[in-house]
Amino acid sequence: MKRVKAFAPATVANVSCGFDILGFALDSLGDTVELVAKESPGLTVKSIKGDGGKLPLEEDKNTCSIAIQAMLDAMGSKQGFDIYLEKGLPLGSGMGSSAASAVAALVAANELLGNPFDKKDLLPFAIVAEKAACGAAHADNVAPSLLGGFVLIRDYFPPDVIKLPVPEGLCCTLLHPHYQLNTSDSRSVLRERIPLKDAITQSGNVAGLIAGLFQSDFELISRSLKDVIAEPYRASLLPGFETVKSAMLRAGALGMGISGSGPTLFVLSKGAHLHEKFGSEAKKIYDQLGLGLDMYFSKINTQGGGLIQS
Ligand SMILES: Nc1ncnc2c1ncn2[C@@H]1O[C@H](COP(=O)(O)OP(=O)(O)OP(=O)(O)O)[C@@H](O)[C@H]1O
Ligand SMILES: N[C@@H](CCO)C(=O)O
Repeated sequence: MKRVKAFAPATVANVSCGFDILGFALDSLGDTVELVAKESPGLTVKSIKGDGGKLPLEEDKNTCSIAIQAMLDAMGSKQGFDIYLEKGLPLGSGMGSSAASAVAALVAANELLGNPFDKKDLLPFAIVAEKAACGAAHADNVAPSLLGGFVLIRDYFPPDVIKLPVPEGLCCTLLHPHYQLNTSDSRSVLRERIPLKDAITQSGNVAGLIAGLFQSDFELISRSLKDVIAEPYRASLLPGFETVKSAMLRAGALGMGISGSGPTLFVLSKGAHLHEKFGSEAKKIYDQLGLGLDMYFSKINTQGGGLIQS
């Protein structure tokens, strides 16, 4: 019986100024999917571990099977698979949980089908799954989870994605306060129309961030980590946001923003040495708010989803 296992990493979407068009991948945290090729057609989600029983096993609701089905439809294939999913990410946390499942499933299915697709060409299938999970066909989690590193989504129709360089020493601390926020709820507070002055500010910052990544210019990266489109509206959904942000910047962060649609916050720094300081400062604030906190430290994962050799 043919079987393979694949891993896909957690991701930070938006990266402050890049709403829906920028994201990066994290090390170690992520989802694992094992696929077994069946003799008969049909996708069956056999088991899910690590989700506390919250995720759907139905093949038209789980992002693993939705993504694989989109891929099989594109090929005109009736190949069947049994799917075993291990969630390594908290749900609704803003770390790209639904995306990691879809990407790991696609990488595994592509391998079992004899690699009919280049890795980049799996992206449209992952986007179909993301739309099903959170109502929006955004690619800023699935693209970095698939390709690794920082990824720019220049256009969606069709997807045009560009891998950006990762400056040596750029590190990320994730602060995950213990409450859940769904992407659809976080999107519902956003404005439909953006004033011209905000569009100009945001474009300047996206361009500055990308130039900073190309030039390994940490000062420029820091100046550009500003968001006038989503953060001002989403901050009200995140207890303690402004206090934590001020504390992180005082502690030496290059910048702090909402990871995806939250509630996890990402803190970028030059080097790993500030990680513990960020954690202890944030913990004091969340303790006062009566909220638990998990912290993760990660380099930028430049590989993206891949097979696990067993
Ligand atoms: N394998 C999966 N199949 C179906 N739904 C999933 C799967 N994994 C996660 N989800 C669900 O997808 C929904 C969308 O996730 P949501 O986008 O809110 O959070 P996230 O993926 O952690 O982060 P982000 O804000 O970065 O997208 C959540 O309700 C989550 O429980
Ligand atoms: N760009 C999306 C990411 C969700 O993870 C949003 O901010 O709604």
